[in-house]
Amino acid sequence: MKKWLPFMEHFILRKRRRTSPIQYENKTTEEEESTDFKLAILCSQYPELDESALLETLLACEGSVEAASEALEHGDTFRSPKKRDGSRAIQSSLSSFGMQTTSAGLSATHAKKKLTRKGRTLHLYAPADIEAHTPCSIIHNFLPTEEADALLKELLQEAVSYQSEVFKLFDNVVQSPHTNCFYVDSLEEAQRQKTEYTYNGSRVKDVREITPEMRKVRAKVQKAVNTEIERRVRDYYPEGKKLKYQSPHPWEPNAAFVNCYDGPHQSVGYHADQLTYLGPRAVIGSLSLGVAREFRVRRVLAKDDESESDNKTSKPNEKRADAEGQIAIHLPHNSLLVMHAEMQEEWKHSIAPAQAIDPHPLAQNKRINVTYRHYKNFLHPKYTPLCKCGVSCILRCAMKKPEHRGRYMWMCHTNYAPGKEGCSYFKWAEFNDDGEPEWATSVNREQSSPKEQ
Ligand SMILES: O=C(O)CCC(=O)C(=O)O
Ligand SMILES: [Fe+2]
Repeated sequence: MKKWLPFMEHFILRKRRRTSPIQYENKTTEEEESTDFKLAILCSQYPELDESALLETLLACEGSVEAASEALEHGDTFRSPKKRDGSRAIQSSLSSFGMQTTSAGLSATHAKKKLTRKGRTLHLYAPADIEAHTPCSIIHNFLPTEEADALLKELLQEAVSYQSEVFKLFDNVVQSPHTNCFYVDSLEEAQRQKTEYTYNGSRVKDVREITPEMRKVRAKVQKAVNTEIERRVRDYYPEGKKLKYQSPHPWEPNAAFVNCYDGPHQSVGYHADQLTYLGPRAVIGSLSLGVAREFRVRRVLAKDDESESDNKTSKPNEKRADAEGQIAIHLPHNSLLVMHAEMQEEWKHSIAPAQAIDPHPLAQNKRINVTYRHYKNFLHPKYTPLCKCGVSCILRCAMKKPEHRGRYMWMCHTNYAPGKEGCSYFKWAEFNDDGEPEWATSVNREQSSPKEQ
């Protein structure tokens, strides 16, 4: 098996060789997002090379990952293959952009000013800067020290038996470059997850009951995230109103992925989290423990946004993958990052490989990350559309094509499972303004008054 990339259940990609084009309500559309994806593969294969040099090599090879990979094996990059180390990242601070940070943070108007540039990394540390310039907010020193340490110790123990994910990518079976595990509320729910839910077209084998420390911490995360959501809506969204498709109900985490990054080279590539069981405009609470690492985010541009970018000389694919540069958010031990409702549909995120790390007294080289999520009852696979393979579909949001941007779709994802072929099933997904499909009312009714036996 090749040791490759990053993607967890959520980096859901298109098939490279499609026998028939996807049908969009009798219209055909071309594939989306392939450059990001191909670049991520190359980054995982060549973590020591600079991302923009890899991108140029990919473009010089007309988008063929195999050809680019072959060229790189022979040492041919189309730009000097700089090491990806801290010295190459441009350590910008907001003051270097002439921005003023007030105690109340940067205003939303300020935030509209574009701070990042193609090929550059803007490093943000202060909570006020992070929330003004990314779809995230952060709380440093979130838990009392003893509680953070107790959770870290418990999860380091758990992580001994974590596995990396295995999935199919371009006809290869690949493995994610970090390990993880999925946790739910009870053993009964874990059993349902193993037998009823699908990730990348396969069942998840290792689903565990939430640990005692995770459960304790969850209550605090829930409270903090709901407060952060309210603040985000009030201070950053147009007219102080929630976004279209965002849930008006409280965020109630009932599932969590725990990721373990053992050493500086373990990473997760650029992706958006899968929305299938979270629904549109999902919010995620992400707690970091152990070694501090860089969380990078970058906006996904629709094709029509490109004209606004300053890449007059770039080739079209390059523009999209890297047009606005990226922002690095530093995630120290015991920090809670909230990915707000605009994140998964409009941005991508990653944990970049690091050149060096500062060992943590309890975790040594390891970083543990817990992402608390709210799985929606009405998105249980028994309610969502089935593809022609008979498997429940994946939910995705169209990001690239201006005419479809922001629309949701149900798609077959069996193609991502090793040893399986998918069916290219596609259907637009409809939600009301609160992000609920039409069957949600009856599901909610059924669950609030269960039938007598
Ligand atoms: O480790 C992190 O902070 C991010 C992990 C992540 O992106 C995920 O679990 O989807
Ligand atoms: Fe993610």
